[in-house]
Amino acid sequence: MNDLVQTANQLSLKTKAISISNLCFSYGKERSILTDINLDISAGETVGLIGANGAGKTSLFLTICGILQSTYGEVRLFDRLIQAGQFNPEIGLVFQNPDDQLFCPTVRDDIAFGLENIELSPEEVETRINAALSLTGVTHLADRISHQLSGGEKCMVAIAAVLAMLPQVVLYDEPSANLDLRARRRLIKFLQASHETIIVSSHDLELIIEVCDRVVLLNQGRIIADGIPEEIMRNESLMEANGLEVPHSLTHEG
Ligand SMILES: Nc1ncnc2c1ncn2[C@@H]1O[C@H](COP(=O)(O)OP(=O)(O)OP(=O)(O)O)[C@@H](O)[C@H]1O
Repeated sequence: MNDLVQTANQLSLKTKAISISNLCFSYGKERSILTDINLDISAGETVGLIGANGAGKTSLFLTICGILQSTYGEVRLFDRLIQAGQFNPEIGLVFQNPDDQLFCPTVRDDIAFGLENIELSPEEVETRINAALSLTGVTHLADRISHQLSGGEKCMVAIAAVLAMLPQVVLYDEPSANLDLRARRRLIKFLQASHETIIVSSHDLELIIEVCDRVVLLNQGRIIADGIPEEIMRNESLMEANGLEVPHSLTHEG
């Protein structure tokens, strides 16, 4: 068993990984983007975050990991208060667009970037890079130029760069956007086999059904529903009222 898997396994399912209380957020003095969000996620849970365009999924992710400062309320990670601007190694965010995350000359450099910033020894950096490449199935891409990779390859490299930091919680922002069917299937299998606490934001509701054991539905910055994915997504009136459709696999024809 490698270090990445071991770290995740050390956590008990009962531990509260994320605890969000009365969270509100707005960009500047404009309208509220997130309103009174209360959400507890246990270690080891795999949670889907769904909602129409502009519902606030990315803003919630950026607030959870401390990139954005909440205007009210708090986020705790393993009972430690998250403060915006501080480095929070327990949590990793896989950005919606891998190009926002991959900016070094080679894949190996991109994965090394965060590791070198926390001043690990060169040997430890090398070990972590190789473990992350192997876990995400992209060892063969190690010496490629990051910006020349295909969308699916970039996606897995971006995940490798995050996992190399050994986060206990990983936020995936629309990870299947721009993937072809084979790359999407590979991603689903990878997420199913993951051992971290995971939140996956996606418009790909079939992916959420396959990967997540819980789903949170957001509309205009408020949590509208929180429960078992099939039960929530099969509810046609709930889905339609929140700008979504029942996924095909849950319709009578599906
Ligand atoms: N930097 C910003 N400044 C001002 N408003 C913003 C900014 N970023 C996002 N918004 C607004 O915040 C709201 C929520 O956006 P957000 O990207 O969090 O939603 P989302 O659910 O992730 O959407 P999508 O599914 O389209 O990615 C939207 O109305 C958006 O226009």
